[in-house]
Amino acid sequence: MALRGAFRTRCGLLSLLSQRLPHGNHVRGCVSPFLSTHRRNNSTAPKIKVDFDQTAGVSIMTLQNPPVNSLSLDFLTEFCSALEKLEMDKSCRGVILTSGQPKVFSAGLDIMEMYGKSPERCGEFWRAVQEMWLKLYSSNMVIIAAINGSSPAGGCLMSMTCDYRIMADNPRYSIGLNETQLGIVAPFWFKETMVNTVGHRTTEIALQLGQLYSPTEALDIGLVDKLVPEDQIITTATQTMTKWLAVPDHARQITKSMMRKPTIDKLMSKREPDIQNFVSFITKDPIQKSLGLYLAMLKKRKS
Ligand SMILES: CC/C=C\C/C=C\C/C=C\CCC/C=C/C(=O)SCCNC(=O)CCNC(=O)[C@H](O)C(C)(C)COP(=O)(O)OP(=O)(O)OC[C@H]1O[C@@H](n2cnc3c(N)ncnc32)[C@H](O)[C@@H]1OP(=O)(O)O
Repeated sequence: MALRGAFRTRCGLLSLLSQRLPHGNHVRGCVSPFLSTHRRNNSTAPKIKVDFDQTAGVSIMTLQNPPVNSLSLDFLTEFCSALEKLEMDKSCRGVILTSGQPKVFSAGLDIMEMYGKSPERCGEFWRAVQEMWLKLYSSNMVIIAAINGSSPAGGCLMSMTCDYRIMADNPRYSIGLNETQLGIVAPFWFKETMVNTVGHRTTEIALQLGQLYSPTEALDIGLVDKLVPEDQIITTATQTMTKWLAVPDHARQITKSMMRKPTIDKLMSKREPDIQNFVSFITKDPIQKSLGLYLAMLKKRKS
């Protein structure tokens, strides 16, 4: 992917931005002409498909928000509601998360939700992002990510909330928290989720560079746990799930909670300030311009 190359160059978008962006205050709506025609998925079709195997006690949640499973407010709302239903159904003990879109697990947060939107709408969106993270990270169920495509930023965050990550072994795919490459900053709970996954030093490097890793690199640093050929990803996830479900639920759940509770409690106690911080950051002029340029780059590389 051409974009991956761009992400990895030192003289990339960010240095370009730092040269060009004026300092400014809040923005209300700076939608550039090219974005007004930007194709959006406004379909009312379900964005999540849930296939529940009652005998195994396992659901497969397939993300189907074309074209790239971006995490829009609508998507997040539907996702949280579907996950909550499974959480409350005691017969469901495990969930496999995968994508129904070719080549992409999830493109991360929907950039259009952060671009040219009112502070109120940005706040609503961020609350939904927090909710998704809280529900996934604190789930009592075993959650396995079957990462069958690229998974940047919010897509990587979603994957990291899972208990185990299996990725398709395709060098064209990438995964990582690339926020700084967009001129934005991964908040503390994104950072802590990554620290809890790959350790402090690796996170420090990864976050500052906005590094996207190939599947092999991701396996090397422990960002994913296993690589398999793409056509074996669901069978491998199912076999892995059987192993995890062989452990008594209560013991595994208490252990999971012990590992994750400090990070969860930290966000729970700071939810409102975290929303205010996000809104004030994302609506600033230079940040909006940065997002606009990034969107233009995404669009341009297609032509
Ligand atoms: C003091 C401050 C302290 C703390 C900070 C405070 C607060 C925090 C502030 C901010 C935090 C924000 C955290 C953000 C997290 C995110 O997740 S941001 C999203 C990052 N995502 C990306 O960078 C991915 C971009 N996309 C891609 O790289 C590629 O699209 C892909 C590899 C996923 C897939 O490639 P292709 O299959 O080739 O598909 P296309 O590139 O052609 O895309 C198709 C279509 O979709 C549009 N699109 C792609 N990604 C997104 C997206 N994330 N959101 C919205 N739209 C997206 C793309 O533009 C194409 O559109 P069209 O041209 O077809 O209209």
